[in-house]
This record gives sequence, C-alpha cells and structure tokens, in this order.
Amino acid sequence: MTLVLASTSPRRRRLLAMLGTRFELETPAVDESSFDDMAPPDRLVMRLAEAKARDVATRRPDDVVIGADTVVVLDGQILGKPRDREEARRMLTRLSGRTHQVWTGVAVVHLAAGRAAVEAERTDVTFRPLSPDEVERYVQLGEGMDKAGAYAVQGVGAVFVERLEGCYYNVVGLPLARLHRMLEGFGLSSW
Ligand SMILES: Cc1cn([C@H]2C[C@H](O)[C@@H](COP(=O)(O)OP(=O)(O)OP(=O)(O)O)O2)c(=O)[nH]c1=O
Repeated sequence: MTLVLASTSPRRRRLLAMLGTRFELETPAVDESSFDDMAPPDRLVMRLAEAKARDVATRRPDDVVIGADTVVVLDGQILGKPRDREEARRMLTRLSGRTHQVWTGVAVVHLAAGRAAVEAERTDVTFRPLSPDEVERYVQLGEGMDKAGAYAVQGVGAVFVERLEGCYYNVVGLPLARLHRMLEGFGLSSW
C-alpha cells in the first residue's frame, strides 16, 4: 500500500513531505467549474477534495489517496484563483483591512478497504489596510495568480497579514495536524 497525493500543487507536495512519510504524486482530473460555488464553503471544499481523491483512487484502488482543495471566503462569498490581473486587483482590494476565512477540504480515500474520510479546516486571516499602489505592485509580482484569494501567505504576501487564527499550513493548502490525525486513522503513522 502506497500513500498517494492527488495534486499538481508544489506547495501541497512540500507540505506533505514535512510529515516525513513516503508518497507518490498523481494528477487528478476534476472539472472544478462544474461544482456549485453557491454551496457553503466547507461543503464545497470537501466535495472538491473528495472528487480529486476519488478520481485518482479509481486508478489506484489499493493505495491511500489524499485530495485537497482551498478557497478564500469574504463576506460569505468564495474567492478562488483569480482569472487575470484585474480580478487579482479586485480581490486584494476587497481583502484589504478585513478578516477573511481560508477553508481547505481534505479527503483520504482507500477504495479497496471501502474507506473514506473527508474533513474541512478553517483559518481566519486578517489583512492590514493596503494602499492601491501596494496592491498594484503585488499584482505585478505575479505571486498570487495561481492561488486562492490572489495572495501567497508563504511568500511576499506575508507582509499583508496582521493576524492569523488557526492552522497556518491550512492557508498554504494542507492542514497538517488534521491530516496527520486522519492518516493515523488509516493506520498510516509517519513516526
Ligand atoms: C490563500 C492561499 C492559497 N494558496 C494556494 C493553495 C492551493 O494550492 C491554491 C488553491 O487552489 P486549489 O484548487 O486548492 O489547488 P491547486 O489547483 O493549486 O492544486 P491541486 O488541485 O492539483 O491540488 O492556492 C497558497 O499557496 N497560499 C495562500 O496564502
């Protein structure tokens, strides 16, 4: 039995490596746009995480597969990855001086054993007020273009964060303490 991360995200790969377990990578084929983004965010990220894990698990039924999905939520509205720089500008301007939620869904699926666990974790992140010039310079950097909410807490975006409540790793893409506990439930303890 092998542990498999169903993800293309280099960030998730680095985070899972922190747990010290050996694992392999597979690319999930899931059309994220077909998911109803009017659903409550915890349900949405759990569904997407499970879809990614199940897609890979059908090809690797004997292995334990992890899928994950992250969204940013402001005033109950979901901010995914920005489509272009204009949308990134708008997202960051809205996040300025406010507290938003980052939700990550995690699914662990072992088809041959008929087992699946799906959970979601929330972290509250408060941005200090950002000037229009700062937003512009950050968008030009390009760092946030492939990230939910158009920023990277693990990069230069760190300087926007005044306060963070909850799991930091959850914001980067995998809630490590929760995932570790879930894997233990599958008899997979890394140490
Ligand atoms: C808010 C925030 C998000 N992110 C990332 C986490 C996720 O990788 C990404 C949200 O997109 P996701 O759709 O969750 O993941 P992904 O497309 O990058 O990878 P895959 O579906 O193959 O697993 O944004 C950061 O890296 N830093 C941050 O501060």
